[in-house]
Amino acid sequence: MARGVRGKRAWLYSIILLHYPRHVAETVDVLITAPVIPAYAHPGDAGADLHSAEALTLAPGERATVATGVSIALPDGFAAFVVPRSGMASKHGITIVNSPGTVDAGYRGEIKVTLLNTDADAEYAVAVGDRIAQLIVMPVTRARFVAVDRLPGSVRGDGGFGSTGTAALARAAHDSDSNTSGGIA
Ligand SMILES: O=c1ccn([C@H]2C[C@H](O)[C@@H](COP(=O)(O)OP(=O)(O)OP(=O)(O)O)O2)c(=O)[nH]1
Repeated sequence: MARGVRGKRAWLYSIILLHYPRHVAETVDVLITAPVIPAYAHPGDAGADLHSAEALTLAPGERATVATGVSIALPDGFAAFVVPRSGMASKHGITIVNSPGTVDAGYRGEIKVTLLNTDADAEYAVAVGDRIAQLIVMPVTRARFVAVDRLPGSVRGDGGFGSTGTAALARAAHDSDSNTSGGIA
């Protein structure tokens, strides 16, 4: 009986997997030397975890540039970005000062992570092997900057830095909903 249920469930999953719309991104070979090879924790994860190669303690408000022992050779046309781990940020206030840190394709040195403890009271201890950041490998376009006298117009124009406010758009959407949802008497 239980086997029948398991069989049905496996059959259902295979149907879902076959039909679930997915885009399988191409992988890229990145040459690496490292004590611990960065790994993606789950299928579909964008970032591979970087581990600390050293032990240290960050006092409240303190920052430190932390060794990972990882060096890579990216193909031309790619860059890697060192970004914080959300759990460390939300639970302990640990972030990366220069996030996202940019690793250039031509860089062969050790990737380091400049951690900052933003917590006002608690220190944060890092042990060797702890996952301290993640590395996102991405294709990057190299721009050809074309100097012009004047830029073409756009809907946004030069509005920026909070020009749309925080609540105004939601309020406008709500007002327009109320105006149209009155129904016909
Ligand atoms: O979080 C980071 C950011 C950068 N790097 C390495 C890889 C990168 O290729 C190199 C230089 O980084 P960046 O160009 O951001 O630093 P810079 O201060 O502009 O230095 P440089 O004058 O060497 O370009 O440092 C890291 O290891 N971790």
